[in-house]
Amino acid sequence: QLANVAHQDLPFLISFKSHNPSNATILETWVGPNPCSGSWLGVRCSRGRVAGIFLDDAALVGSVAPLLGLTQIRVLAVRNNSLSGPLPPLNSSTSPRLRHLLLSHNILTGSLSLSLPSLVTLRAEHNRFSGGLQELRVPMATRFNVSRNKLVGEISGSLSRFPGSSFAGNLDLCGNPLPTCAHAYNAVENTTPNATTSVAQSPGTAETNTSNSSLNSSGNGRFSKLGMTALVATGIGNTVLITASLAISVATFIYIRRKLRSPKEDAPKSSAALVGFEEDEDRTRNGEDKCQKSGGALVCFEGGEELRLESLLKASAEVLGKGVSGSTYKAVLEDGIVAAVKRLSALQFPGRSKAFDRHVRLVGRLRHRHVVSLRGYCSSNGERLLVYDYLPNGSLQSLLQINGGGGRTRSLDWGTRKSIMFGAAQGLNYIHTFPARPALVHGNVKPSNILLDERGGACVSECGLMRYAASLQQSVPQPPEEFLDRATAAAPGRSGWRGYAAPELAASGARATQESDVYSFGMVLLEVVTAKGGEEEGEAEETMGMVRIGVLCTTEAPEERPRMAQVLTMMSEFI
Ligand SMILES: Nc1ncnc2c1ncn2[C@@H]1O[C@H](COP(=O)(O)OP(=O)(O)OP(=O)(O)O)[C@@H](O)[C@H]1O
Repeated sequence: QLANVAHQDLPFLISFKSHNPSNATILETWVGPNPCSGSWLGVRCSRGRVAGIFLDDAALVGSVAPLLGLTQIRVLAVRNNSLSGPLPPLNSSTSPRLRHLLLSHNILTGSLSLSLPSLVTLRAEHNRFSGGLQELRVPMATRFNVSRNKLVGEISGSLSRFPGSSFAGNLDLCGNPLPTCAHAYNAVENTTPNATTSVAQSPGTAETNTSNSSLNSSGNGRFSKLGMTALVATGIGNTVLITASLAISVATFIYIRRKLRSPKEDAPKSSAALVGFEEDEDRTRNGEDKCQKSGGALVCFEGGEELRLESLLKASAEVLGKGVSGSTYKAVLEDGIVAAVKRLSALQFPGRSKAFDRHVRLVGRLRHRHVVSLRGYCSSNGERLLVYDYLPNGSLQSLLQINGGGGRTRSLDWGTRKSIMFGAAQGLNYIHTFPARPALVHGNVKPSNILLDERGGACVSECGLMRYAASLQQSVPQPPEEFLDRATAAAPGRSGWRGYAAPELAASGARATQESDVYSFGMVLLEVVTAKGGEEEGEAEETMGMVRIGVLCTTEAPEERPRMAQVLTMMSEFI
C-alpha cells in the first residue's frame, strides 16, 4: 500500500505483472517500491519516471493495457510475446511522450485506434488487430508496419506513404499502396469483408523508412520580386558586373563539373563489419537517452531509442564511401533497422573533446525535413560512431556524376535540380537559424553532403563536423594548376583553394562561418544549375536567375553575401 503511494508508475507495472504467471522470469525482478531503482529488468527511467519498457521475447501473457497507463513512457517494446486482448485507444493526452510502440508478434486483438502525432515507430505486425485504419493517425511515423493482421478497408490519407509490405497479409485492405478498392467501405470495425474484394499480397513484412516529416518549416513563403531585385542591385552594383560574373561562373562551373568530381563514389562498394569498437563506461548526460542499454557508450537522440550498441556492433555493414572526416557504412541491424553509420577518422578527430560531444548533442536535436537526422552517437576508446538515418537514393554528387557521365539523362531535369537545391537551402537555413549559441554552422556544404530521401527530396548531412577536425588543411584536395579559381584569381597569393570552401578559409586558422556556408551553397548551386539536363520551357530564364543567386552567394567579401533566409527568398521566385 505504502509502495503504491510512493511511486506514481508502480500500480501500472504491478497490474501488468499480476496478469503474468511465473514463467515470465524477467518480471520476478519487479519487486520493491521503486521501479526506477535499477533492479527492475526491462524498465528504464528518466528523471524518476518510467520512460521505457523493454520486454521483447519475455514469455509474457495477458493484457498490454496496464503498461499504457504509464504517462511518461517513450518506448514500449513487447515484441515476440503472447500478449492478448485489445490495445486501449491512445492519443496525445493518454500517451503524450510515446515515440516507439513495438508490439509485433503477439496475439493482440481489437482495433488500432491511435492518434499520436509524435509517434515515430509503430510495429504492430503479426497480431490479430481487426477493423479499419480510419482511427490510425501517425503522421510523423517513419517506421510503420501493420502487416499480417486481420485489418480491412481502405488505406487512405498519409498512410498511403508507406509501401505495400507494411500492409501485406491482412484480411482485406485495399487502396494505395495496395490495389484499388473494388467497393467503398464504410469502415465498420470487425465487419467481415466482401469476399470478392482484392487482397494485396505484397511480399515481406519489412519495416519501412519514409522521409522525415517536417517538424519545422522555414522560409517557405513566396517573396516579392522587388526584394530580389533590390538585393541583386545592392550586391552587384551594376549590370556589367553581373554579366561578367555570369560568364565566369558558367565557364567555371562547367569546368568544375568535368574536372573536380571526386572518384570516391565510383569506388566499388565492399562489405565490412563495424569492428574495433568496444563499449566502455563513457557517461553521458543532458537528458539524451542511453538507448536500450544502461551504462553504455551509445547516446540516442529522438527517434533512435530503439538502437542498441550490441546490435550496432553486430550489424552487417556495407561501405558507402570514405570522406575526409571518416568512413560511412550502411548498417543493417538485426532488428531490421537500417542506418548510415559514420566512423570518424581518428586522425581528424583524435582524443576526447567535450566541445565536440556538446556539438553532437546539439546536432542530435536537429529535426527537419531537409536535414538528415542524427539518431545516435558512440564515443569510446578513441572511436566515434555517428548513427544517421539511411537515405536510400544516394547523394547529389552521385546524381551529378550519373548525369555528367552518361550524356543526357532525364534524371536531373530542371525541376529536379531546382527542388533539390531549394530543399538544401531550406535545410541549411534551418541549421543557421536553429536556436544555439554560438549559432550553428555547417562547415562542409558540398554535393556529397546533400543526400536524397526516398522521394528524391534533398537532405543536408553532417552539420558542423569539420569544424572540429584536427587538420582540415592537410586533407582538402588541391585544384589542378590550370584551373581558373575565382577566389585565387581575386586574391593572388592565396593557395588554399578547397573545393567548395570560401576563399577566406584559406587563411591559416580560419574557421567556417555561416557566410562561408553561403559561399559553398552558392558554389553547389552554380554547379547544379549549369549541369547538363533536359531543356525545358522557361529553363533558360530561370537558369539565369539561379546563376545570379549563386553569384551573389559567392561574392568575395563574406559580409556582402546574402543570408540563407534571403537566398530562400530569392530562390522561391523560381520554385
Ligand atoms: N545518411 C546517409 N545515407 C546514405 N548515404 C550516405 C549517408 N551519409 C553519407 N552517405 C554517403 O556515403 C558516402 C561517404 O560519405 P562521407 O560523409 O563519409 O564522405 P564525404 O561526404 O565524401 O566526405 P566528408 O567526410 O568530407 O563529408 C557518400 O557517398 C555519401 O553520400
